[in-house]
Amino acid sequence: MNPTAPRPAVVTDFSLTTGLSQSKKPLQRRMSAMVGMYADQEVERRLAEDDVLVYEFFDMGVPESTGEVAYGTSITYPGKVGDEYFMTKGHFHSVLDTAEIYYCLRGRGLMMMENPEGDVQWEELTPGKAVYVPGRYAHRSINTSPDEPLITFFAFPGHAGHDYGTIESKGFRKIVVERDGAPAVVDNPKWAR
Ligand SMILES: O=P(O)(O)OC[C@H]1O[C@](O)(CO)[C@@H](O)[C@@H]1O
Ligand SMILES: [Fe+2]
Repeated sequence: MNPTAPRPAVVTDFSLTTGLSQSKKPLQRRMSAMVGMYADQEVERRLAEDDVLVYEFFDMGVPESTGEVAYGTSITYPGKVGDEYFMTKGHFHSVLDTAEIYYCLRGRGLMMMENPEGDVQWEELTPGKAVYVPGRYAHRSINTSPDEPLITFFAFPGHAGHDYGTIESKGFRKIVVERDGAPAVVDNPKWAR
């Protein structure tokens, strides 16, 4: 690509109430794409048969290269697998030391983060709150509302890439479950060293 050639601005849209975009097609992840991610595999298998929509997100289509800013909206629907709240798959960035910013537009949830050295952090997501996920930290959005979607706007370096392998094989060290009607962060019984 000739760097001095004119480039069109990227213009997209999304709704603050649904997170959906009119101008882009969403990428959807249904329960069948989440098999093995939740602690209760029996309930997970049953929900995968109905292939419930767990989350969807919009990639606004900027080039995946250095200097670009990839951005979009992500909508995680309310629901639970047993007592574990619906969540995104979660990932490290392939270029590990690249950060990401999430801004909560609607709903209630948690951003779960952990680095390869085992430091674990989580932050509450509520409308108006921005969570900056530092480089080296895997991240996963979790919807803890009983009835509202969790909608975030996100942005990260275009060259970051997604590494799902580690999370698919090991999981996160902590999971978020409902205990006495409230979200609780507990050790992941399936976490593999
Ligand atoms: O990539 P996952 O873990 O399936 O989660 C999807 C979310 O993460 C992102 O990849 C951004 O990190 C978004 O595209 C989307 O919000
Ligand atoms: Fe990311």
